[in-house]
Amino acid sequence: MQNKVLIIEDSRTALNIVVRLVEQAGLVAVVSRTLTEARHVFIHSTPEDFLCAIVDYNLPDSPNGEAIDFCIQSILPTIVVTGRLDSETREDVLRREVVDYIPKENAQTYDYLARLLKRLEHNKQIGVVVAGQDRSTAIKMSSLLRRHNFITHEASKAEDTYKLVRDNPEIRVVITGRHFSDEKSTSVISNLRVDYPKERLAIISVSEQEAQLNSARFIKSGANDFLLTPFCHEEFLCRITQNIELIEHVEALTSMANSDFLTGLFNRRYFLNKLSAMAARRSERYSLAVLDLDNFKQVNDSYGHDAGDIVLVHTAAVLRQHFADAVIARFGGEEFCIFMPDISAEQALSRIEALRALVCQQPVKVGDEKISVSISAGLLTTKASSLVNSISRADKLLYQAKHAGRNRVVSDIAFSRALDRAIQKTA
Ligand SMILES: Nc1nc2c(ncn2[C@@H]2O[C@H](COP(=O)(O)OP(=O)(O)OP(=O)(O)O)[C@@H](O)[C@H]2O)c(=O)[nH]1
Repeated sequence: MQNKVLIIEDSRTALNIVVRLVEQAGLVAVVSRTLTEARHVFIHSTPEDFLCAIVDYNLPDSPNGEAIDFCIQSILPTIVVTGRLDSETREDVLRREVVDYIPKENAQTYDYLARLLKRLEHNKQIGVVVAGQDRSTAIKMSSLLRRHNFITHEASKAEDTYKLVRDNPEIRVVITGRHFSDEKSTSVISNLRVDYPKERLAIISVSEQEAQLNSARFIKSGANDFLLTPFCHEEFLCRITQNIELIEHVEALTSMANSDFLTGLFNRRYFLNKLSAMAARRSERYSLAVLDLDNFKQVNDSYGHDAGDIVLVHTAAVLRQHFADAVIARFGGEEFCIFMPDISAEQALSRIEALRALVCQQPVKVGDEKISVSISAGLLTTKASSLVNSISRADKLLYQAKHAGRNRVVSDIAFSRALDRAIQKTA
């Protein structure tokens, strides 16, 4: 597991800050104060355990970045921190294959280092396609991306680009050049846009400094951003990161808007949006159950609201585990809804009945207490005219279950069977 960070730093203050940042990122700091010490530590470690190295440019036994060379030769993604702010040092650092260069200037730069560490870990799950670039640009871009742990792909044809994006859902960025062998880059951008909106896939188009006008054309064709060549390596990676962070923010907001904060299940609004069209299709067959924890107020009153929350979270986990093939939502309070597509009435009834039995047989452990709970359910196995009507009919069945004494399932299965018999007769 890549969870270690090799830190080579002789300043006590800087070392304390960096170690704290590494630990806050959930990683393990392996500390050396000199290059000699680092060589010794590294030889006695497993190289695959290291996510990266954070190295001071100027050390007592390596005053001119020799420790950087050691880390790069050891195939460690290397972040350089330095107190030297002159452009000569910056250029000397950046001509090496480092991940990034961070001046020890102020708190902001350390904040940048913290974000960089998180990104290095996170980037391992993000794919980037370098498409339609000339050979040397493609090699340079892929090498920079790999240093930042991205999963890299290359394509010289438009067709290959579409296929890569289609087949690899982890791809979040396509960098398009103007060297596609089969299509113009503006068509590649607009074709990708048909299936992938800007908040799902970032397209960064590359054009030459002298053809700056192209940048506007690319943006109008659907690109998120552009980059002029020749580019400096810092700008390239900053643009990639910025675009990915934007997509991630939108994803986080969408997920928050669609889910219930306590259980992480879908909320009612998203459930209705997601399923209404599907439920309306004539050919679609489904069953729908509305479930409610029995006498839940008593759980809150006897054990406290926090314990009640634990019971709700536990119930959601049980639903997830037993209905992985269904769509589940928390409708509010202690009420849940399960949409089971493509299932027979008999199967739906036996699964909901099994769930009911399981819930009342397994008390929920909360601290030292074991809280007994039960659920009532209304199960609709015949389709109503709309999803909202199905929910309302299942709700009425749930009401009957509560009135009949709770801890039971009431379904329309008798009606469903009669309907099947009538259909068979007329067939
Ligand atoms: N802990 C906790 N309680 C909640 C939450 N949302 C709603 N409740 C509580 O759920 C309880 C629901 O009570 P009632 O509607 O009377 O239903 P009940 O006690 O389950 O009775 P029946 O449904 O008739 O079996 C109320 O006490 C609410 O305060 C929540 O997010 N967390």
